[in-house]
Amino acid sequence: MASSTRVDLDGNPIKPLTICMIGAGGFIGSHLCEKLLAETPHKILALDVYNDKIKHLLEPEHGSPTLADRIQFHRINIKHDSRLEGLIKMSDLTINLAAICTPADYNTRPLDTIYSNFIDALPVVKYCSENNKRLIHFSTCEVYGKTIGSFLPKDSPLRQDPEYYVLKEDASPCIFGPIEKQRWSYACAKQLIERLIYAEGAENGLEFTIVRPFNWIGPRMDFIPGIDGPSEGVPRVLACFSNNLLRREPLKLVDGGQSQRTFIYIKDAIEAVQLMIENPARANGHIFNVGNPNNEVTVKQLAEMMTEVYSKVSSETPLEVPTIDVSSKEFYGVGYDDSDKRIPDMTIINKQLGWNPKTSLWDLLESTLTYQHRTYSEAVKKATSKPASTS
Ligand SMILES: NC(=O)c1ccc[n+]([C@@H]2O[C@H](COP(=O)([O-])OP(=O)(O)OC[C@H]3O[C@@H](n4cnc5c(N)ncnc54)[C@H](O)[C@@H]3O)[C@@H](O)[C@H]2O)c1
Ligand SMILES: O=C(O)[C@H]1O[C@H](OP(=O)(O)OP(=O)(O)OC[C@H]2O[C@@H](n3ccc(=O)[nH]c3=O)[C@H](O)[C@@H]2O)[C@H](O)[C@@H](O)[C@@H]1O
Repeated sequence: MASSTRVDLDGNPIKPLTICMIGAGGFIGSHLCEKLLAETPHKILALDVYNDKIKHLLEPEHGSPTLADRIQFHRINIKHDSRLEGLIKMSDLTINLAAICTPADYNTRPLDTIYSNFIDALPVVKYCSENNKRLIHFSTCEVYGKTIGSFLPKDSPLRQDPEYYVLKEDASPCIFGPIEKQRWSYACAKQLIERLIYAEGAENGLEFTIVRPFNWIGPRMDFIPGIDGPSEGVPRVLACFSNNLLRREPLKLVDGGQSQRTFIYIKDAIEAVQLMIENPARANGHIFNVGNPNNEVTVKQLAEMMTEVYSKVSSETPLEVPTIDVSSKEFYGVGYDDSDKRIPDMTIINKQLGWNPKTSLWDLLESTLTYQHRTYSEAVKKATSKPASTS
């Protein structure tokens, strides 16, 4: 619980902060708000266009009135709202989470993707810099793009050498595909905003921290199509596979599911963010990978593990044919491309913040799929048992 004797990693008392959290109503924002309200005395100005995922924190009758006192929701679209600068000025720290960040949008809505991840973030950086306010900006592991190893011959032994695939904040290059592969519109916009923030730090003294999340997953991630999101929408892989499992459909493996990812439990990752918030002297000026290098799987292996875990938590027998292959063109459309492999180097975050992830992939899937089953299975059953609409 919040207490006045809380100290940072260097033993100094932590002052209560006012935090302007942009995109607080999303997946990461909702977990960050929960954690900060429960374990710190900080106040949150929560900015978003939606608040469904933080409703339970905003309504005192569902939680403690003292928690709700420390969070204030502002329904603001940062694209065009003159209140933004005032809210940043009122705060000690701004955390920017707002973004379009679902791969299905990158090649189909590249303009919206670039505007959201670069243009709309510009005023936030500018207001922080001009008003001498600290900024924690959410970038992405996608700024690394593809690994160097992916360009080597398939049978090259160098592909096994970590030098060719481990992703390091201060050493790895950013390798994107050609412009016609619009998948990279997101990564490229995020890279440019990182460079701009870094330059504001170098030239104008902006105090910043950049976070590069590596596939954070857990409850409240994205939406289940047709239940709490559009029927035709394509969320990120956790929600796609959860949706398939809930509907007893085979899980779709894009181009055979050979890409590799490291997944980290949202609750582990949020601990790293809390350390950044409360240890500015150790976090300012740094770019941090936040991921779990021990949880690497191919997407195919993820599908198999999710099928097994879901069967355990729902007591339903898996389908005889649990997965099917689909082409990326069929699934995402023209212009899709993919990161081959994503292993975060942990040296910098370890040295600066002493942080390490804890939760295994099996355990995080067990708690997440228990949540998905509890939250959605009845609604999915109802939706699928309705006769098809005749209108
Ligand atoms: N979840 C991950 O593993 C992951 C990985 C890499 C990067 N990130 C980055 O972290 C950030 C948060 O990701 P998330 O997974 O919570 O996504 P999310 O989509 O759940 O949350 C983003 C939130 O920002 C809000 N938002 C978007 N545009 C806005 C605008 N113009 N004005 C106000 N609010 C706006 C959305 O309504 C949403 O609630 C993003 O910047 C994303 O690129 C996340
Ligand atoms: O989470 C991250 O760290 C970053 O990566 C994600 O990108 P990606 O991992 O490619 O997105 P997912 O939708 O989670 O897909 C992971 C893999 O699963 C595959 N996939 C996805 C959905 C599906 O139904 N089937 C399937 O095989 C994709 O092709 C991809 O290879 C998103 O770009 C961002 O949320 C974020 O910046």
